Amino acid sequence: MNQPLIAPSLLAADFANLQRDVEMVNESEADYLHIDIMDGVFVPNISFGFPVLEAVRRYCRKPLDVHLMIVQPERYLEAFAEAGAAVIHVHYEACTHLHRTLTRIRELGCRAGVVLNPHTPISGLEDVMEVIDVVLIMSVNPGFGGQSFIEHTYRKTARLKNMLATGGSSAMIEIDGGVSVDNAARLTEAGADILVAGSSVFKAPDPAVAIRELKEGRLPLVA
Ligand SMILES: O=C(CO)[C@H](O)[C@H](O)COP(=O)(O)O
Ligand SMILES: [Fe+2]
Repeated sequence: MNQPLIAPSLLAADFANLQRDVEMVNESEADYLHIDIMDGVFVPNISFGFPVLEAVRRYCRKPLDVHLMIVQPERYLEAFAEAGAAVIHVHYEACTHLHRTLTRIRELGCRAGVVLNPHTPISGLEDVMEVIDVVLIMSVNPGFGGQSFIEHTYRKTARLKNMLATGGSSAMIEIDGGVSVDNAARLTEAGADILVAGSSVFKAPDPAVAIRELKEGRLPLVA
Protein backbone atom coordinates (compact mmCIF):
# COMPACT_ATOMS: atom_id res chain seq x y z
CA MET A 1 0.00 0.00 0.00
CA ASN A 2 1.38 3.42 -0.98
CA GLN A 3 1.73 6.08 1.68
CA PRO A 4 -0.85 8.86 1.30
CA LEU A 5 0.08 12.50 0.84
CA ILE A 6 -0.95 14.58 3.86
CA ALA A 7 -2.57 18.03 3.76
CA PRO A 8 -2.98 19.58 7.23
CA SER A 9 -5.96 21.94 7.27
CA LEU A 10 -5.19 25.46 8.44
CA LEU A 11 -8.77 25.79 9.71
CA ALA A 12 -7.76 23.94 12.88
CA ALA A 13 -4.58 25.98 13.46
CA ASP A 14 -4.21 28.54 16.23
CA PHE A 15 -5.04 31.80 14.42
CA ALA A 16 -3.21 33.78 17.09
CA ASN A 17 -0.07 31.80 16.21
CA LEU A 18 -0.42 31.26 12.50
CA GLN A 19 3.24 31.77 11.70
CA ARG A 20 4.27 29.18 14.31
CA ASP A 21 1.76 26.65 12.94
CA VAL A 22 2.80 27.25 9.32
CA GLU A 23 6.46 26.75 10.34
CA MET A 24 5.47 23.44 11.96
CA VAL A 25 3.92 22.34 8.64
CA ASN A 26 7.09 23.47 6.80
CA GLU A 27 9.27 21.32 9.05
CA SER A 28 6.94 18.30 8.99
CA GLU A 29 6.42 15.52 6.46
CA ALA A 30 3.24 17.21 5.20
CA ASP A 31 2.91 17.44 1.43
CA TYR A 32 0.48 20.37 1.16
CA LEU A 33 -1.16 23.00 3.34
CA HIS A 34 -4.96 22.80 2.97
CA ILE A 35 -6.75 26.16 3.00
CA ASP A 36 -10.53 26.26 3.60
CA ILE A 37 -12.27 29.30 2.16
CA MET A 38 -15.89 29.62 3.38
CA ASP A 39 -18.25 32.39 2.30
CA GLY A 40 -21.20 32.02 4.72
CA VAL A 41 -23.50 31.33 1.73
CA PHE A 42 -22.43 28.02 0.22
CA VAL A 43 -21.70 26.83 3.77
CA PRO A 44 -23.07 28.23 7.05
CA ASN A 45 -19.70 29.54 8.20
CA ILE A 46 -17.14 32.19 7.22
CA SER A 47 -13.44 31.36 7.55
CA PHE A 48 -10.90 33.77 6.08
CA GLY A 49 -10.03 35.44 2.79
CA PHE A 50 -7.18 36.89 0.75
CA PRO A 51 -5.29 38.89 3.40
CA VAL A 52 -4.84 35.77 5.55
CA LEU A 53 -4.03 33.59 2.55
CA GLU A 54 -1.40 36.06 1.35
CA ALA A 55 0.16 36.26 4.82
CA VAL A 56 0.30 32.46 5.07
CA ARG A 57 1.80 32.18 1.62
CA ARG A 58 4.74 34.39 2.66
CA TYR A 59 5.85 31.77 5.20
CA CYS A 60 4.57 28.52 3.75
CA ARG A 61 7.01 26.35 1.79
CA LYS A 62 4.45 23.63 1.01
CA PRO A 63 2.10 23.86 -1.99
CA LEU A 64 -1.26 25.43 -1.12
CA ASP A 65 -4.29 23.17 -1.59
CA VAL A 66 -7.18 25.62 -1.70
CA HIS A 67 -10.72 24.34 -0.99
CA LEU A 68 -13.32 26.89 -2.12
CA MET A 69 -16.60 26.52 -0.24
CA ILE A 70 -18.10 29.52 -2.02
CA VAL A 71 -20.87 30.15 -4.51
CA GLN A 72 -19.85 31.05 -8.07
CA PRO A 73 -16.20 30.14 -7.51
CA GLU A 74 -15.44 30.98 -11.15
CA ARG A 75 -15.45 34.67 -10.16
CA TYR A 76 -12.35 34.25 -8.01
CA LEU A 77 -10.14 31.76 -9.87
CA GLU A 78 -7.64 34.37 -11.09
CA ALA A 79 -7.39 35.87 -7.60
CA PHE A 80 -6.68 32.51 -5.96
CA ALA A 81 -4.13 31.57 -8.62
CA GLU A 82 -2.50 34.96 -8.05
CA ALA A 83 -2.56 34.38 -4.29
CA GLY A 84 -0.41 31.28 -4.76
CA ALA A 85 -2.79 28.30 -4.94
CA ALA A 86 -1.17 25.16 -6.38
CA VAL A 87 -4.48 23.29 -6.41
CA ILE A 88 -7.89 24.97 -6.63
CA HIS A 89 -10.86 22.83 -5.58
CA VAL A 90 -14.36 23.95 -6.56
CA HIS A 91 -17.54 22.26 -5.35
CA TYR A 92 -19.50 20.27 -7.92
CA GLU A 93 -22.68 21.67 -6.30
CA ALA A 94 -21.51 25.29 -6.78
CA CYS A 95 -20.61 25.12 -10.48
CA THR A 96 -23.13 25.61 -13.27
CA HIS A 97 -20.40 25.23 -15.90
CA LEU A 98 -18.08 22.76 -14.24
CA HIS A 99 -16.14 21.79 -17.38
CA ARG A 100 -15.41 25.44 -18.17
CA THR A 101 -14.39 26.20 -14.58
CA LEU A 102 -11.99 23.23 -14.32
CA THR A 103 -10.49 24.05 -17.72
CA ARG A 104 -9.93 27.65 -16.59
CA ILE A 105 -8.17 26.50 -13.40
CA ARG A 106 -5.70 24.55 -15.53
CA GLU A 107 -5.20 27.49 -17.89
CA LEU A 108 -4.19 29.52 -14.84
CA GLY A 109 -1.40 27.02 -14.16
CA CYS A 110 -3.07 25.34 -11.18
CA ARG A 111 -4.25 21.77 -10.69
CA ALA A 112 -8.00 21.41 -11.03
CA GLY A 113 -9.89 19.83 -8.15
CA VAL A 114 -13.59 19.06 -7.89
CA VAL A 115 -15.26 18.45 -4.52
CA LEU A 116 -18.26 16.19 -3.87
CA ASN A 117 -20.49 16.75 -0.86
CA PRO A 118 -21.45 13.57 1.02
CA HIS A 119 -24.80 13.39 -0.83
CA THR A 120 -23.38 14.00 -4.31
CA PRO A 121 -22.93 10.86 -6.44
CA ILE A 122 -19.67 10.23 -8.27
CA SER A 123 -21.54 9.58 -11.53
CA GLY A 124 -21.76 13.33 -12.29
CA LEU A 125 -18.02 13.34 -12.96
CA GLU A 126 -18.08 10.85 -15.83
CA ASP A 127 -18.25 13.50 -18.55
CA VAL A 128 -15.65 15.86 -17.08
CA MET A 129 -13.00 13.31 -16.15
CA GLU A 130 -10.52 14.56 -18.70
CA VAL A 131 -10.28 17.99 -17.05
CA ILE A 132 -9.94 16.81 -13.43
CA ASP A 133 -6.61 16.48 -11.61
CA VAL A 134 -8.04 15.72 -8.15
CA VAL A 135 -11.42 14.57 -6.86
CA LEU A 136 -11.98 15.60 -3.26
CA ILE A 137 -14.58 13.52 -1.42
CA MET A 138 -16.11 15.29 1.57
CA SER A 139 -16.29 12.87 4.48
CA VAL A 140 -18.25 15.44 6.55
CA ASN A 141 -20.80 18.04 5.52
CA PRO A 142 -18.63 21.06 4.67
CA GLY A 143 -18.53 24.19 6.81
CA PHE A 144 -16.86 23.22 10.07
CA GLY A 145 -13.79 21.44 11.36
CA GLY A 146 -13.93 18.80 14.07
CA GLN A 147 -16.93 16.83 12.79
CA SER A 148 -17.37 13.06 12.77
CA PHE A 149 -16.23 11.06 9.77
CA ILE A 150 -19.07 9.69 7.60
CA GLU A 151 -18.57 5.94 7.15
CA HIS A 152 -19.92 5.65 3.61
CA THR A 153 -16.72 7.41 2.47
CA TYR A 154 -14.82 4.10 2.28
CA ARG A 155 -17.29 2.66 -0.23
CA LYS A 156 -17.50 5.92 -2.18
CA THR A 157 -13.70 6.10 -2.42
CA ALA A 158 -13.44 2.52 -3.70
CA ARG A 159 -16.18 3.12 -6.27
CA LEU A 160 -14.51 6.33 -7.45
CA LYS A 161 -11.13 4.58 -7.74
CA ASN A 162 -12.74 1.98 -9.94
CA MET A 163 -14.57 4.59 -12.05
CA LEU A 164 -11.36 6.58 -12.63
CA ALA A 165 -9.41 3.46 -13.59
CA THR A 166 -12.15 2.30 -15.97
CA GLY A 167 -12.26 5.74 -17.58
CA GLY A 168 -8.47 5.87 -17.97
CA SER A 169 -8.17 8.87 -15.64
CA SER A 170 -5.07 9.48 -13.53
CA ALA A 171 -6.89 11.94 -11.23
CA MET A 172 -5.97 11.65 -7.58
CA ILE A 173 -8.48 11.03 -4.79
CA GLU A 174 -8.46 13.30 -1.73
CA ILE A 175 -10.53 12.89 1.44
CA ASP A 176 -11.53 15.79 3.71
CA GLY A 177 -13.25 15.77 7.09
CA GLY A 178 -12.85 13.78 10.28
CA VAL A 179 -9.65 12.10 9.08
CA SER A 180 -7.46 10.61 11.82
CA VAL A 181 -5.29 7.56 12.50
CA ASP A 182 -8.55 5.71 13.15
CA ASN A 183 -9.49 5.78 9.45
CA ALA A 184 -6.34 6.83 7.50
CA ALA A 185 -5.06 3.34 6.67
CA ARG A 186 -8.50 2.11 5.60
CA LEU A 187 -9.00 5.18 3.39
CA THR A 188 -5.64 4.62 1.71
CA GLU A 189 -6.52 0.98 1.19
CA ALA A 190 -9.80 2.05 -0.43
CA GLY A 191 -7.90 4.24 -2.91
CA ALA A 192 -7.27 7.63 -1.29
CA ASP A 193 -4.09 9.40 -2.41
CA ILE A 194 -4.31 12.56 -0.28
CA LEU A 195 -5.70 12.94 3.26
CA VAL A 196 -6.75 16.33 4.66
CA ALA A 197 -6.54 16.50 8.45
CA GLY A 198 -7.34 19.51 10.62
CA SER A 199 -8.25 18.64 14.21
CA SER A 200 -6.32 15.37 14.34
CA VAL A 201 -3.12 17.26 13.45
CA PHE A 202 -3.39 20.66 15.12
CA LYS A 203 -5.07 19.45 18.32
CA ALA A 204 -2.54 16.62 18.74
CA PRO A 205 0.11 16.89 21.49
CA ASP A 206 2.77 16.79 18.74
CA PRO A 207 1.32 17.81 15.34
CA ALA A 208 4.43 16.74 13.39
CA VAL A 209 4.18 13.24 14.89
CA ALA A 210 0.46 13.16 14.06
CA ILE A 211 1.30 13.97 10.42
CA ARG A 212 3.85 11.14 10.31
CA GLU A 213 1.40 8.68 11.84
CA LEU A 214 -1.28 9.57 9.28
CA LYS A 215 1.26 8.98 6.52
CA GLU A 216 2.43 5.68 7.93
CA GLY A 217 -1.15 4.56 8.53
CA ARG A 218 -0.36 3.60 12.11
CA LEU A 219 -3.31 1.78 13.61
CA PRO A 220 -4.67 3.34 16.79
CA LEU A 221 -3.65 1.63 20.01
CA VAL A 222 -6.46 -0.45 21.42
CA ALA A 223 -6.95 0.36 25.12
O1 LIG B 1 -13.27 21.43 4.51
C1 LIG B 1 -13.30 21.34 5.72
C2 LIG B 1 -14.56 21.58 6.47
O2 LIG B 1 -15.56 21.95 5.60
C3 LIG B 1 -12.02 21.04 6.47
O3 LIG B 1 -10.95 20.89 5.56
C4 LIG B 1 -12.16 19.79 7.31
O4 LIG B 1 -13.26 19.85 8.14
C5 LIG B 1 -10.89 19.51 8.11
O5 LIG B 1 -11.11 19.58 9.47
P1 LIG B 1 -11.20 18.27 10.41
O6 LIG B 1 -10.06 17.39 10.05
O7 LIG B 1 -11.12 18.86 11.77
O8 LIG B 1 -12.53 17.59 10.11
FE1 LIG C 1 -11.41 21.43 3.36
